[in-house]
Amino acid sequence: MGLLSRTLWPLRQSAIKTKFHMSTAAGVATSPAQATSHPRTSPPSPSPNTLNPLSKTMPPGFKASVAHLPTFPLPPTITSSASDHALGNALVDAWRRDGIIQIAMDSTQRQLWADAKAASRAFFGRPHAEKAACVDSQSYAGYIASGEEITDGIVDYSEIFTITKDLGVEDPRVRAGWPGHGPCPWPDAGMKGVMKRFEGRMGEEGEKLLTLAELGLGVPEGALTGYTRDGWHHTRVLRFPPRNATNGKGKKGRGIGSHTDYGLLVIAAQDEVGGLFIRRPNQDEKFANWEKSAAGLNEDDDSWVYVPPVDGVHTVILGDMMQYLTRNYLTATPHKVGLNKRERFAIAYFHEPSFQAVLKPLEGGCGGMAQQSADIEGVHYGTHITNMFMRNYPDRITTRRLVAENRYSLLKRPELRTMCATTA
Ligand SMILES: O=C(O)CCC(=O)C(=O)O
Ligand SMILES: [Fe+2]
Repeated sequence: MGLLSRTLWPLRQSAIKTKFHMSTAAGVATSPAQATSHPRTSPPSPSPNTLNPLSKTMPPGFKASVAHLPTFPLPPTITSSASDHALGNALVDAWRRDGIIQIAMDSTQRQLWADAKAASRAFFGRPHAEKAACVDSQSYAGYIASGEEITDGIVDYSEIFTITKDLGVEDPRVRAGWPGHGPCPWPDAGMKGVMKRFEGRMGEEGEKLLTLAELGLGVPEGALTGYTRDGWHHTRVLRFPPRNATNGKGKKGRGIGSHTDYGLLVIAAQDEVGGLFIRRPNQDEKFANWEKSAAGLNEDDDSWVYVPPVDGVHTVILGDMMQYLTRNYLTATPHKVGLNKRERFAIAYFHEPSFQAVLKPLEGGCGGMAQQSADIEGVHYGTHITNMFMRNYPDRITTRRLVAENRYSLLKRPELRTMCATTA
């Protein structure tokens, strides 16, 4: 790492001014507003379908401004070259300003997304009984029916296939009963192959983005990526029904309620239908999802930003652990999904710390950081994510078994809080 990494990182923005060229998003480049040098959001649009061409896919019944985001291409490999530093700075700036970034898919990623979307359609098109059979009593992987997931006490209409680390029953962590550790109940080998390839590539993207974030924050190499060794990465394959075809269990028009996600990064792809809303970073809005659930936060107010679908991009928002590590310099991005006139498909990949990681806030300072401050207890990611699963799926077979077998108490054990330990 060069000189820049020794910058006192909270002051980085004023210390480093580097220009970075971003491409405009495919599909919106011809919009006249795109020509402005810092297009971000347009003001709240009371009648979205008439005022702003980017808002024409916004689900009915929502009031929000519309994001108009730059798209960043990622280089094939990250070094600590000047251009990588500049890109890292630009990404950190964009997250702090917009709460979300767009990165360009290359041709392989486009193909992986097309294959994953086709596999998702095929899976969700199966009879309910076949989908419902895809559950596991030890892992939270598998099928979540529309109306099953709970966010802030209200059911979501999303229909989901969750992929967690796919561990066989012979894995020592599974044998020892670690919460959430178990096999992924795949419906068939075809979906397994497609999703594993998709997830593998997303994992590479996640590591690249964390490395760039380290450069942009001016923290030493490994300050973020050191936590993702054997990361508890997971993926949610999502289908949202059309707003007029729900099962009447939830809140009208709602796909997923307002929430922040749990780890470091959420890298997502959405089809052309539209439904995602986010909140921009706001110093007056205080939340810390690892201390108290931020689900439901300001769900019905007007300060939401609609993220229109853009062909050929992944969006990247930040999770709770990025907020915790950076002491709110980067904040987790609150988001929600509205139901649209047509069904919508999306896939969200979660780039996470190791289940065993105990995270400590990064301390900026010339010459490096004292990352493992002995006096700070830190946040155990495994406990944070287990709390989420238990809260969101209180009636799932996995939660019932976890409670019945008192597996939650294992989370206090040293071997579940020591990275790289794989046996209990
Ligand atoms: O559907 C989307 O675009 C986002 C989904 C989401 O927020 C989630 O799965 O946590
Ligand atoms: Fe989310």
